[in-house]
Amino acid sequence: MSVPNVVVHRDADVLAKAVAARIITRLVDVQSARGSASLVLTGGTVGIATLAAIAATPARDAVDWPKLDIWWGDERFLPSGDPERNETGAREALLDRVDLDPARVHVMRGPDSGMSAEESADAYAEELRKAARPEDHGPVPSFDVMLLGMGPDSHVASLFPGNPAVYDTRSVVAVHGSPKPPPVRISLTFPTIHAAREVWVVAAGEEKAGAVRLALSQDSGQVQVPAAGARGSRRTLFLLDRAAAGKIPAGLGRIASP
Ligand SMILES: O=C1O[C@H](COP(=O)(O)O)[C@@H](O)[C@H](O)[C@H]1O
Repeated sequence: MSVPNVVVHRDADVLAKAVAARIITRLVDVQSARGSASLVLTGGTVGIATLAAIAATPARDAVDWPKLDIWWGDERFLPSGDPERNETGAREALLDRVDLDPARVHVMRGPDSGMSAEESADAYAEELRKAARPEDHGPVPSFDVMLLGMGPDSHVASLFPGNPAVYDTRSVVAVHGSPKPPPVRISLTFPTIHAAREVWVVAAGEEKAGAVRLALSQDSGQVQVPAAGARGSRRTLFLLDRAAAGKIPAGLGRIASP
C-alpha cells in the first residue's frame, strides 16, 4: 500500500475545484493509455461539491464520458431518488449533465429494489466481480481513482470506527447501526479500497482536523480510525483545506493554494 501525500488548499471551494481538475486530468490520462477508466464516487460535502465543479468547467469535455465506469464507495440504504442517497446528489451535480453510458453507472440498490441490505451488498459484490479483469488479480476492479470523503469520527465510505463492517473481508458489506443517519448503509470494505490504484481522501473544515491527524498517524489502526486504512495500492492523496489540515504535524502538508 502507498504512503499518503498531503496537499492543502486555501478553502473548501478551492479544494473542490482543484480535486475536479485532478480528476479530469487523471481520467484523460488513463483513457489515453487504456481507452476506458473507472471512478469511485463518495457522498458528502466535498465529494458532491467536486462533482459540481467538474460539471462547471469546460475542461469536462476532455473526458470520454461514455467510456467511464462510475462506482460508489458507499450508499445510504434508501429508495432511489431519496435526497439523502449519495447517488441522488451525484446525479444532480454531475451524472445527469454528462454523456455517461447508463450501463456503466453502477448504483448500489436501495430497499425499493425489493432487496434487503445484505442482498444489495451481495449484488454489488457480484457486479464488481464481473467487472474485474484477470490483471486485477482479485474479485474487484483495480479502480483508477477512488474518492473518499471522511467524517469527523474518521469514517470513510460507510466504515465507522468499531463497526463490524471494518473487519469484513468480503468486497461489499451491509452496514447496520451507523452512528450517522441513516442507520443502514452499503459500503465497500477495506480489501476493496486497498485494491484501488489511487485513493484520494477529500476533507474540509475544522471539525475534520482531529480525524485527519489521526488518519495520517502511523500509530492509528483502521478499526478505530477507518481513514487510516484509506490507502491505494499505487498512490494515496489526502486533499484538504487549511482548516482540515490544521492539526497535522508541520511539514507534512504541501500548501498548494496559499
Ligand atoms: O455519510 C457519509 O459521510 C461521509 C462524509 O460526509 P461529509 O458531509 O462530512 O463530507 C461521506 O464521505 C460518505 O460517502 C457518506 O455516505
